[in-house]
Amino acid sequence: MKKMYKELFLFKWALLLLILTVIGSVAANLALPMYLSEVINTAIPAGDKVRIVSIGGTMLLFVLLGVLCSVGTGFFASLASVGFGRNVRSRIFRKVQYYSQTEFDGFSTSSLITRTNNDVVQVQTFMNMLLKVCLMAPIMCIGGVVLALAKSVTMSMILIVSLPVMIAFVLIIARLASPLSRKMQEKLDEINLVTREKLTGIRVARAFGTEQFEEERFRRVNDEFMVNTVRMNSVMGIMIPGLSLILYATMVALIAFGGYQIINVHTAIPIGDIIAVIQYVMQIMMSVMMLSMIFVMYPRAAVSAGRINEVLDTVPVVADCDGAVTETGIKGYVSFRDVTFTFPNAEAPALEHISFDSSPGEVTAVIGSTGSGKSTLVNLIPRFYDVQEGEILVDGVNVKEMSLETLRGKIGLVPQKAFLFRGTIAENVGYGQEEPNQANVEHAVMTAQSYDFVTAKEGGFDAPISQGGANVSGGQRQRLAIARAIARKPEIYIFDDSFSALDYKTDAALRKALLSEAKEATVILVAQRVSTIKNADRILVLEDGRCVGQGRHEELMKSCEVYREIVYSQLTQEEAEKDEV
Ligand SMILES: Nc1ncnc2c1ncn2[C@@H]1O[C@H](COP(=O)(O)OP(=O)(O)OP(=O)(O)O)[C@@H](O)[C@H]1O
Repeated sequence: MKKMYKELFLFKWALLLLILTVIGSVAANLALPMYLSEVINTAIPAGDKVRIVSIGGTMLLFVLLGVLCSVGTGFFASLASVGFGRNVRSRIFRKVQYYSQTEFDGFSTSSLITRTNNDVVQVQTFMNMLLKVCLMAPIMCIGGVVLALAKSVTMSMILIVSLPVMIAFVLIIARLASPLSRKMQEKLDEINLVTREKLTGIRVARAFGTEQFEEERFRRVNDEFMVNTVRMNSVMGIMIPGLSLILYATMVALIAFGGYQIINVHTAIPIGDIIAVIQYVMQIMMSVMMLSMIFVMYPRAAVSAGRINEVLDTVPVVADCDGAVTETGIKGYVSFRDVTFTFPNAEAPALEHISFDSSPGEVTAVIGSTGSGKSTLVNLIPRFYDVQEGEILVDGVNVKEMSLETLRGKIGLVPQKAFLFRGTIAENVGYGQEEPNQANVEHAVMTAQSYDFVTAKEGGFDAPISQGGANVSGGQRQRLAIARAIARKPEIYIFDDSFSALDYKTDAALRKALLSEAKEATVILVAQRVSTIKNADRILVLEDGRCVGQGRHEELMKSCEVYREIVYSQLTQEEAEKDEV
């Protein structure tokens, strides 16, 4: 929580003005009972109308001051707390941007969303309450005690009993609420996880008719959240009536004691003072009640703050080293030197002892059965993960020693699952460029064999793309993702099974156009189809994370059993021996 307070103190001006308004509001509230007792004790018994009006007028001014200051307190507390929320959200967003895949795998995406939204709102709401109460309540308590004592020491003694009872009650409630608070955030995480999965996989759920199963899954987490929230609310439900009971019991005791004084004691306290003491005691106890809200809100906010800090304190395992290289003399060279890689928490390596070199103008293809490590191999080049053994060099520099911006600036990646952002086609193709150039975007779209379908769409290049690219076909999405990589004019192209949704004709036309487009770049191509990779300068054949063959098609046909099996499972002998497919 300490770090969160630091973040709040960035709003110095709002906090300073808040302090002034709090002081004004407390002063006004403490002054009123003084004037009230004066009017009851002296002005009314003397029938002094002028004095009654003048004291009444002064009281009215204090009421106005109190109201104005309370409005100011609310405004400045809100300014600081909402600003705090905005800053923390931005910090989380910025931090998560630099997370490597390992951190994403560690936190779930839904948990990151809950932390960015719900957890920040929890802390923000707590801060708002804290700002309004933490300064006001102690001043009110101290001022109230002093003024009550000044009016009547004997009556004020009632506080010695009621205050500790109230404080003990609040502490017990806070203790009960604390574990429930943590659980509530966890349950909310689960609700987000199920909702997110359900919404992204809605087509699959429909196709498999699993709506009921999904509903049951959602109902379970939703019910758990409800049960936990009911428990939490029950605990909180005890608090207000409990505190009110203590408050009213104190008031009854005060009235009884004051009445006894007037009836039985020779030196009775004036009625005005009794009323003033009752008001001060009420103000003191109300302040403690408000402070108790802080105690109750604190555990949940502390849990949320902890969850936020976990995100902010996580150091990405993939980050720039000191003196990271930002310039390289040569361009477009990729080398794997005896690379072995194991996923965090995995038992066996996903890749073992992989070595190859790829130079500008060359196409390196990677083929193998599913799960053989093809995607893992290409994901290591932009450092989505760091290798444990061996090294990967780009332009002769170990990727761990190159700045991530430089490294990733060299790469045009088309991921296995083509993803499009919400926006227009032109915005998607020009994504990541400071000033996308229309001619460049059009050229990239043409190379990616997308020109016809883009221009046929209403709005053409300005046609909207909906969330995740849901309003274009799988093949169109792949081609736009390819166009996005081409528009970047990278030194290294990485296509991770990016042609799988294309028909054979488009696949062949696209590869041909790419060859002339990327003739000075290195192309690394993962594919399942032999026809896509047959003419590559180098083919790596992967099996269970190991490279079981490396060479051109003709060489591998002679030397690699696994490759031959893949080829004959897709092509006839005649097709396999042809130069072009
Ligand atoms: N994030 C991950 N954590 C742990 N293991 C993983 C992770 N991603 C992949 N793997 C495992 O690593 C191995 C290689 O996976 P990879 O995705 O590279 O295979 P692939 O050859 O690209 O498969 P496909 O052709 O089906 O896409 C598989 O056994 C897979 O289960």
